[in-house]
Amino acid sequence: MTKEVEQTHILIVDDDPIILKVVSGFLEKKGYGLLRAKNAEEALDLLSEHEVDLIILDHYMEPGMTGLEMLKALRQDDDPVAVIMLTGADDRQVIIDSMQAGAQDFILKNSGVEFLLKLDQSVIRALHVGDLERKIAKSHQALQDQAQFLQTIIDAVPTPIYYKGTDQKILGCNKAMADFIEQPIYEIVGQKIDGLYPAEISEKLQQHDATLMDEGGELLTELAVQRSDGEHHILSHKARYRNAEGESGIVGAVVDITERKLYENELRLAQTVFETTSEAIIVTDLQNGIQAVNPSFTRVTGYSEEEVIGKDPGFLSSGRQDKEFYHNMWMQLCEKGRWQGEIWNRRKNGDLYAEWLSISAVHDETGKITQYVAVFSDITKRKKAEELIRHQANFDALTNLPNRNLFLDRLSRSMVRAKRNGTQVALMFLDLDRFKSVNDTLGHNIGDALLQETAQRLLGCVRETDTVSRLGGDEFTVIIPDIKHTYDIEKVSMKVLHELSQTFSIEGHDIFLSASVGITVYPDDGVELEALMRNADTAMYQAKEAGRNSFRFFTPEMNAKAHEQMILERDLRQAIEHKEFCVHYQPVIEVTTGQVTSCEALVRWNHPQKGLTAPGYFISAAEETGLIDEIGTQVLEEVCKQIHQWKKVPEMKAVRVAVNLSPHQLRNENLVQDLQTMMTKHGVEAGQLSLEITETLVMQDPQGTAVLLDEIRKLGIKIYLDDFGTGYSSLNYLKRFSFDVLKVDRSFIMDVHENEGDAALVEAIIVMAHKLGIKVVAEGVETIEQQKFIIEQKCDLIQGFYYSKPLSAEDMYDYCRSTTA
Ligand SMILES: Nc1nc2c(ncn2[C@@H]2O[C@H](COP(=O)(O)O[C@H]3[C@@H](O)[C@H](n4cnc5c(=O)[nH]c(N)nc54)O[C@@H]3COP(=O)(O)O)[C@@H](O)[C@H]2O)c(=O)[nH]1
Repeated sequence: MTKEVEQTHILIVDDDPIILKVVSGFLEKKGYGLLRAKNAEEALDLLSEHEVDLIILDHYMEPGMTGLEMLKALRQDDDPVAVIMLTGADDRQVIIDSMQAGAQDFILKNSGVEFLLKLDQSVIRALHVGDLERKIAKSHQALQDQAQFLQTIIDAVPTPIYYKGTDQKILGCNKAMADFIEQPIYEIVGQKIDGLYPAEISEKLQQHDATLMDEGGELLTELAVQRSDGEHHILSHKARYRNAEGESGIVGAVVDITERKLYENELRLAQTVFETTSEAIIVTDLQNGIQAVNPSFTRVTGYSEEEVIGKDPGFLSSGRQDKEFYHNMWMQLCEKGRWQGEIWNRRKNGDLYAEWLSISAVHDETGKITQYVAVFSDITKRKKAEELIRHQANFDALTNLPNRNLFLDRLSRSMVRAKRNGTQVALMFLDLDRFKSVNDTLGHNIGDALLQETAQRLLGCVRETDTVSRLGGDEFTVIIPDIKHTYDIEKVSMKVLHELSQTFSIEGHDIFLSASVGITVYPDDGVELEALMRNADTAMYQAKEAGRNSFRFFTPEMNAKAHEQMILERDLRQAIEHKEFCVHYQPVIEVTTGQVTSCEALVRWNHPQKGLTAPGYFISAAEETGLIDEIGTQVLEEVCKQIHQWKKVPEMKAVRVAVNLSPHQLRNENLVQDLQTMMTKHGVEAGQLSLEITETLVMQDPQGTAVLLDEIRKLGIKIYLDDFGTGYSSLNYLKRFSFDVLKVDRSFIMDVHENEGDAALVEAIIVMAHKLGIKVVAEGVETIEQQKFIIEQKCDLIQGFYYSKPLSAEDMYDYCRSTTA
């Protein structure tokens, strides 16, 4: 027996004690170490304590586990021990079952001595086979362990990895590959990987593999594959390998570049936007050094990228924003990571431009700020357009003064401030006296220039904190905030009046103006804006009535006067309805004969409470309300009736009657027709009726008036030019309109004795009129001196209190009778 055999241990398991004894004895003699068990349970206990090389196992044992069951249990536990199965009979099925369960040999135990000989050979064979299998199992185990180790390594790699054999079937892959392919490893193994792709990709891959197998090396391919969560972009890395037997295979790795692709796309998109956007972009580092600018930046600022890289964007600053502005900007950027607003910067060429700027902080994954991105657009044009619109909405186009809108805004703001500070605000309403005459007579261009000059003079009279506005026409306002003493307002008013009374020299014309100023004070006169406006307006009219070129403060009495105006209008309407108007006549004396050759018809109102009222009380209200048309018609009707009456009286039949025509009446389209109807109705003949119109009225529409006057003249009506000298009529017009009579205004006659200028003027007017073939009436002659002067000047006609005040029709008759007698 060899040493090796002595070391061999055999476990005999049989419930038959005789077999157990015989077999043990036989084998002991052979030098084997023996263990004995009479059933499977005993045997398993022994096995858990001893190393055994061979088990001789009775197939059939009772009670408990059979030998076959014990063998299966051993093999299930991967125990590679050699087993000889003893069977009681030549049962083929038992032999097959035993061999399939992992027995190395079997032997029939009922064959006597032959059994022992066979047992000897069977033991030797089984031990040999068992040993061999153990070695194989061992090396197989080692290989398995190695494979397991390698699998663990490649499973730890996050990149999908696989390897294929010569037949291109997958031999193995890692977990990442299984996850990527979305199949378990055992299903992937044995497949051709190309089967996982659509046909066209698969074909390409097969070609790649074939090339790789032939030529070796590595291959890198970019592919798009479809997965349950959508399309993925991959980079397929492949390389050829050779195993120990020299067979070729392919090892491959798949890199999922979907995110990288997306990122690249986003980057490309961002780059395109950066390059092509119309908005300028600046990227700065944390030290505010410029890292990048886009082409729009260059377009807006004029600076190239090379010129600005590394610089602080502050070099663009225009200086319009102060330190505090930038401090607040950075504070907000630090707190909120974002700032946006409007800012003025300077281009390379020095021009200022407005930009709408948005600055955002760029953070890394940890939230730390890494850069700043500033995006801005040039809004200069928009700003200028907005500014223009705002200017047009708030400023008067002619004078560039604040208009009504801005005036109202400034006034209400001043009132709020005054309320807060306990101060006062003065509001001045200013109207240019006789501006309309200038405008009408010298033309709108001169009128416009006059308003512009007025605006400048007004601005020169006030402080910067005061607001001069133009509400329209010749209406100006001045807001004087923070008033302490009434005297301050007086000073400004006097200054304004003084400035505006200075000669305006415009396009060769010396123009003399004056103004009427109404003043109201917040909060004394009113706390509502509308009330203040009303008050100032009322005060201004008060000033006008007081003789112009003056100022008046608003008082409650002025308010009462405004109320009176309302009542007046109401009463005038009633007066028209009740025919309360009558006509008085003022004689006009012919100088050469001393006879009454004509008279002026002057309306009077038989007021139910006030009695006989002169036109000064109501005529301007009638003009403003348009009621003058109706009153004028009643006067004309009355005058025509009177002419008809006087035609029958010898002393009166040669007396012409002149009627005042208001601007309103002159605009009546039916005027000529109405006059003709009235004349025909009352039998008024040519030469018996005259119309008096004022210079201002003529100059409003010289062209139209000339045509109209010609029409009227064709009816046999003479035209008088009233109030001559008070307006701005050009001498040229005098000739062109061929007035029949010119009436020199009372204001010139009044002072002919004290004022040489007036005397010279009256003299000149008379000479000039005569040269043009126009007769002259001197109005308002009250004294003998005036009468004498007028007669000396060879004036044709005289009208005035010196001869007679306006008289009723009866008194006029008496007057005429007495003078002709
Ligand atoms: N559209 C119409 N206007 C009319 C009509 N009637 C009058 N009027 C206008 O009213 C103005 C004032 O008229 P009245 O108060 O009647 O004054 C006239 C004369 O009384 C006054 N006058 C005449 N002589 C003297 C004088 O020596 N001294 C003095 N202090 N006043 C005098 O002058 C007025 C007439 O002036 P005029 O018209 O310029 O000739 C009046 O001026 C009209 O504008 C009417 O029916 N329609």
